[in-house]
Amino acid sequence: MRSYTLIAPAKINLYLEIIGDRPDGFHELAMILQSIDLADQIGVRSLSTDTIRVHSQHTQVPTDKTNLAYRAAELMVKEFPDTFAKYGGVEITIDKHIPVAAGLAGGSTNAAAVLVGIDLLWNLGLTQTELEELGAVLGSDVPFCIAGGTVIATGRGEQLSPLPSLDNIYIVLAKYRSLEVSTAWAYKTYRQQYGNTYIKDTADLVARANAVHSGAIVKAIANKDVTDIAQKLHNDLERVVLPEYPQVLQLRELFAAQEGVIGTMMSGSGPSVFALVESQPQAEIIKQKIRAAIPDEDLELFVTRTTSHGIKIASSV
Ligand SMILES: C[C@](O)(CO)[C@H](O)COP(=O)(O)OP(=O)(O)OC[C@H]1O[C@@H](n2ccc(N)nc2=O)[C@H](O)[C@@H]1O
Ligand SMILES: Nc1ncnc2c1ncn2[C@@H]1O[C@H](COP(=O)(O)OP(=O)(O)OP(=O)(O)O)[C@@H](O)[C@H]1O
Repeated sequence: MRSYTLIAPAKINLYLEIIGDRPDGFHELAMILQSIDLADQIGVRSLSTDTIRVHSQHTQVPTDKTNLAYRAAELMVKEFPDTFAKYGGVEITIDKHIPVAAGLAGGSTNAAAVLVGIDLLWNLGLTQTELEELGAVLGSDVPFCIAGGTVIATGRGEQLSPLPSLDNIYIVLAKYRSLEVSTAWAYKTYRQQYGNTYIKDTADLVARANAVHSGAIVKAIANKDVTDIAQKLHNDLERVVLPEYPQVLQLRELFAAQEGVIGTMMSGSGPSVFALVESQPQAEIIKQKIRAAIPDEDLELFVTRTTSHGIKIASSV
């Protein structure tokens, strides 16, 4: 019986603009999503019984139906009942390295890996588009996680257009282990506070006109101009998360004050904060400085870098 081990990278949002409310309760977005080499390893193998099982070494990762990876397997069973009857159930092992509930698409990338893994296990030969369509049923970030790289995402985040890839930009990433921000809360609060107009007053209008540059950051990416990219980072959800979570605001300010940081932003709905830096040695120094400023063991710090791939096969037996 075959088994696969897949690499499932996290993502950061280089850009997240909320364009408007949608009748389905979601928000119309313009985002730039970027894969990073901080990744989980996902094992998938067939079982002789007709069950789905999930294991993880990480205590914050659920192993029941609330796990997005479990739901991905359930979706494949529902979509391909005959193949399921032929091959049997699936065991999923999640070797978790991506911080949980971090705004880094941890659950989404695990679900994407399970879709790719079951496609391989069951010899389905699904196309990338078919896998992305299945991913969209599970969550807005899942389609991106399949192929990863550097992508413009529109709609609710599932309409994808690839951009030139940005490899090897060094990143320092920080997340308080025990701090979680609900994505649903962040979007709901944004809707309540900014409605469909999103402009509060003249000062707000000027701030937004200066801040929002999806075309400008795309141009910076096309030019592979890292300094320019770093200056054009943007995330509308910071407007609701930073005032509510002082620890996230503190991290943002601390990163911004470090020599060698060329840009810093919260990822997704938070609470992770990342900083783009020029080199790996600089990244290590900045990580040490943040650790010295915040000796709290609850703060997780990583040095990572951008990567151009999504789900990748590590090994098969
Ligand atoms: C914050 C981001 O991670 C940025 O990449 C994504 O926009 C969220 O992606 P996700 O976690 O896969 O989101 P989903 O599981 O689809 O939705 C979680 C919650 O966020 C809200 N949501 C999500 C995406 C979107 N375009 N508008 C929304 O309002 C939904 O109402 C839902 O209550
Ligand atoms: N495979 C999974 N890995 C981690 N958490 C999971 C998984 N499946 C479900 N969860 C649950 O989902 C919640 C959100 O965790 P996750 O790591 O997916 O958040 P996230 O990185 O903020 O996601 P996104 O950026 O897509 O909004 C957690 O509190 C956890 O209980």
